[in-house]
Amino acid sequence: MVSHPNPDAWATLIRVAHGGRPVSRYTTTSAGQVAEFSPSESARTPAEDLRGLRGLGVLLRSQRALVSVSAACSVVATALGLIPFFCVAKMATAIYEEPPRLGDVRDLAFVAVGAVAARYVAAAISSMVAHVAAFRVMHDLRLRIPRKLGDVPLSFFATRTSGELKRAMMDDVNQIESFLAHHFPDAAAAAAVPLATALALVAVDWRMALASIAMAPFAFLAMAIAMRDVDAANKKWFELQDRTNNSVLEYFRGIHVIKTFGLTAKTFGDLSRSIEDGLAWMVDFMRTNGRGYGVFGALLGSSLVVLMPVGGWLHLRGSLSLGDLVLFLILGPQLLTSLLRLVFAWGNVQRTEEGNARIASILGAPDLAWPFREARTPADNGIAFHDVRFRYDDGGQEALAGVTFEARAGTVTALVGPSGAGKTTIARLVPRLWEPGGGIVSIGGVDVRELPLDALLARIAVVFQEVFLFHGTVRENLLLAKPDATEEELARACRAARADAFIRALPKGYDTLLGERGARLSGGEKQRLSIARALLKDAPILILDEATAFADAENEALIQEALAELCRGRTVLVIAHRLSTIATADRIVVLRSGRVEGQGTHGELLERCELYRAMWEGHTASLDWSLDARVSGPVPEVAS
Ligand SMILES: Nc1ncnc2c1ncn2[C@@H]1O[C@H](COP(=O)(O)OP(=O)(O)OP(=O)(O)O)[C@@H](O)[C@H]1O
Repeated sequence: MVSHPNPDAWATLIRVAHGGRPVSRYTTTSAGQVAEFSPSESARTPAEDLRGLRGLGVLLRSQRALVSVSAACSVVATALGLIPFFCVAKMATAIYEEPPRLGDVRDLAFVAVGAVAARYVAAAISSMVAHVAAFRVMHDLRLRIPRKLGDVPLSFFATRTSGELKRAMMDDVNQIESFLAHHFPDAAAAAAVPLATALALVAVDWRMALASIAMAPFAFLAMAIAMRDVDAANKKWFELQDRTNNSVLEYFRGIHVIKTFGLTAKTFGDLSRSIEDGLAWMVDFMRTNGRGYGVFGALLGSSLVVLMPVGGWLHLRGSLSLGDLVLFLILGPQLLTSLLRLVFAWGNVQRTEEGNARIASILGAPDLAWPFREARTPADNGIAFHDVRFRYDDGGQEALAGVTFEARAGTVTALVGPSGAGKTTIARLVPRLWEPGGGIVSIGGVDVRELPLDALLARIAVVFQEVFLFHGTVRENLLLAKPDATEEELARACRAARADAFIRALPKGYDTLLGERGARLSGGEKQRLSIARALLKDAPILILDEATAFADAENEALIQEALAELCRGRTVLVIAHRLSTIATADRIVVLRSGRVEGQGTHGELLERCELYRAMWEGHTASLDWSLDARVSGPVPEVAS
């Protein structure tokens, strides 16, 4: 059986971030570290198909009224824009008549000026209304996407890079906004006006109307040739965009490594390659498709080449009045120019389709399954794994190969074993960050899949080894765990976590900014802050990635005190990296290659588990070694 695969704790953090609250600021995250799970929003927005033109319709639906007003104003504005051409044509014939009808010319001039003014008013209303609709759609999507990312299983992220997701969330949504605000009114007018103009011209003289569009078939043939491979080219372009996005993110994430190795953006692997490939694509595209577009535009703009001789000939034969000839010479070219706008509008619709499809694939992804109809209530907060199997990749090696153990309620259970034994994987299956491929993970006798996700996550606090702090104040970072916590509760949690003193010593205390552009905390301080967050959440189950491995002695002592406080009265599952800290655990589960090698107390395991005995001997030997190193006198000076 295949389990859900992959990646980092990105989604965990998003899940934590929105935790039933507006997603306004804590949504863009990088690799994750601390997660105190909060109940997620219970109302799920149903996923809809946003692909193709239909998808655009769905996006516009919520703003139907505004969009209709905008489209109508745009059509009116474009139609008003044609009136001056009519007026000029009529003025020309009025001037050349004997005697000239100067009164008519003046009236027509007034009508033309009035039409131009009315056109700008209608266009301004159309644009303003379209912008409001576009911003509303953008706002809605920017909230729905991160919310959705918090609801999908982590396996969702296995097949998508963070660059791709960033692109959907930012670029694709921007593109939809830009389409609605700028191109949609144009598209509506571009579709309506050529039709109206064509009908008007046919009513005046069908022969000249045909002459007006005589160049269109040649123009569209040129366009069809230019568009031959455009789908493949577009696909390649979007792939290049994803690659560049990913590389830029990688570049920023690994900037310290890049600097220490003296790399630059130009020499940093795929970043420079993807940018150069993008340039090459553009040159190639312009060479192969650009010419076709040029010919298309030129042909559409050259209808006078047909109109002049045909019109002149008909006029000389006496079957076309001078007034109608002038009208066609002025309005005929407008017909094809507005067709050109229609083509551009169609191109814009197509461009949004790609992005819409990407957004649809996110919004349409299945949420974490909840396969049982009725929620059951766990008897207590004990955790049990029964013959649990799990693999990250289809066909890959099993990370857990039939793991069975129990972490009784209110006790401390430690997971130990060599690197890659499956300890972290076990910790990830409890809050359903991944789903097992076989077996059952249960809490209080209830399969975790039978618990609504909100209820499950409300029971669990996780402290990862690496701590992630969001850009925000200390207080905001703490309140993630419990948004309605009082000042007293905050201070109490921080005191218990041995964090209160250092927080108060920060320039603005609890209001000091943290994160990328805020104050820098030491590893130990971050740890204690994350413990305070977990304390604030006050969840009965605690999953702890033992966190003191890299702390200095003073910090380690403080962290141990804070942890002792945190563990009190809870069911604790601790991933132990150093055996000395877990020798007193109620139960120790020894893992090797995804299998349980032994379980029991420290004393029992020393007696009967060979792997544990070997690990313990290794551990005590390393202590002796460091002690020896310290007592064996000063280090001899190295001769220079
Ligand atoms: N996101 C992932 N994608 C694919 N494979 C993974 C992933 N995370 C872990 N693995 C693999 O699963 C196996 C178990 O890893 P796990 O992290 O659970 O081990 P661990 O005992 O916690 O190791 P350590 O003590 O080094 O953290 C390893 O073979 C590891 O390479």
